[in-house]
Amino acid sequence: MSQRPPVKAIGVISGTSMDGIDVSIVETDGDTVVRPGPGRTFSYPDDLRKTLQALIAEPARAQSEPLEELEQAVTDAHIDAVRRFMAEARIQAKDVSLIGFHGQTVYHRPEARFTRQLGLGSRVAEALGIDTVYRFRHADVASGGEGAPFVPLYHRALASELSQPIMILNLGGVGNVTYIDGDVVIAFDTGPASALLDDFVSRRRGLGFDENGQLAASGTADQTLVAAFMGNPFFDRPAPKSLDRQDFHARAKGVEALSDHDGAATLAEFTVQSVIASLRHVPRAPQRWLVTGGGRRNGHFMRRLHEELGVAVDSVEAVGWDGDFLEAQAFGYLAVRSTLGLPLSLPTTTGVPHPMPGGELHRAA
Ligand SMILES: Nc1ncnc2c1ncn2[C@@H]1O[C@H](COP(=O)(O)OP(=O)(O)OP(=O)(O)O)[C@@H](O)[C@H]1O
Ligand SMILES: CC(=O)N[C@H]1[C@@H]2OC[C@@H](O2)[C@@H](O)[C@@H]1O[C@H](C)C(=O)O
Repeated sequence: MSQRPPVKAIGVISGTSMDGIDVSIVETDGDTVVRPGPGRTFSYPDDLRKTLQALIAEPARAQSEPLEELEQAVTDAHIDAVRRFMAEARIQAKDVSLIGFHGQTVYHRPEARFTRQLGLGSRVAEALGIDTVYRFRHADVASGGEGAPFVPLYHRALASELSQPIMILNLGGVGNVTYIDGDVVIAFDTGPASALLDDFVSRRRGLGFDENGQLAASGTADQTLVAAFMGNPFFDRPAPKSLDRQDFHARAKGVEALSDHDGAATLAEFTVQSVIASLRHVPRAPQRWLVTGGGRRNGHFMRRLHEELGVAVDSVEAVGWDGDFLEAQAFGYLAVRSTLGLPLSLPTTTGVPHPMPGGELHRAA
């Protein structure tokens, strides 16, 4: 057991879907003690979200433009979100030891040892008067790791009492899994989760996402196209491996010839099959899957996953976790680990050569 007293850390992240800034709080010793608190999601201002969406659709810009003004605006939106969260949850700055500030991923190319999260840690620390850790993924990528996923060590801490092996599946814009069996933690990105479907229903119907997977459920998947998508060598590549949100977009163009219903069904089935393919890279088939992220609200995903896997597939709420805020809490947990010099990632979660500390601390003035 750890001897360090637990502290309170706020975690804040905007995921690849850019559907909002998630803020939560966790009380933790950075090791086995984890007491998650409440969370809230705050939308980006419309113009900022549109600017970011346009940016990630142009990877060359996202990679190399300085983006100073945009980075300040992204940072200020996060500061505002944390302020509102603290006011609404009646949390005082003096009671919070740390902020774990993930920022907004706009470009991720680990093979080029490059990942970019917009966000200025010093600005957050100064504005809120709380020590802030940011740049979580950089040391990992610099040492040859995938730089993602980073939530697995938090999953491990949360799952210590559950029957194992167990699989935690995050269905965000991109999908990722954490396989936990005692000390064995294997994690990797699985493929697209909602990103392709979101963009498809936005183009075809002007929708933000396919509510409960209704459109996908009403269509028929084109199995030839799904098989072609699944022919991507990514799915056979051993773990660890990670993805950029846009990685499958160019190759998924075949759905353009399909109706709205069948196109949505085909993209949803691609997501489902890419999740199933994750079983190629774990030692034993888990008897239970716990699903987190916005995609757990897509009933079509959940139903198809259960049919294909033939084992229990539940939302993480079934074990008392909050699937809207696991990622935010994870970055609070990781911020505490960062200040203690503990690893944030492992050879089996990101492919780093050895357990890797990371993050940069900015002290409040
Ligand atoms: N009611 C719902 N029905 C269907 N899908 C939903 C629903 N609510 C959310 N989603 C899906 O979940 C997505 C958002 O998930 P989440 O917030 O976990 O993503 P993220 O954290 O931004 O992404 P990532 O984990 O890749 O960084 C939405 O874009 C949408 O596709
Ligand atoms: C580079 C980046 O931001 N990756 C995200 C993305 O969204 C889901 C998946 O791809 C995961 O690898 C990661 O996010 C979570 C928070 C993680 O690091 O675990």
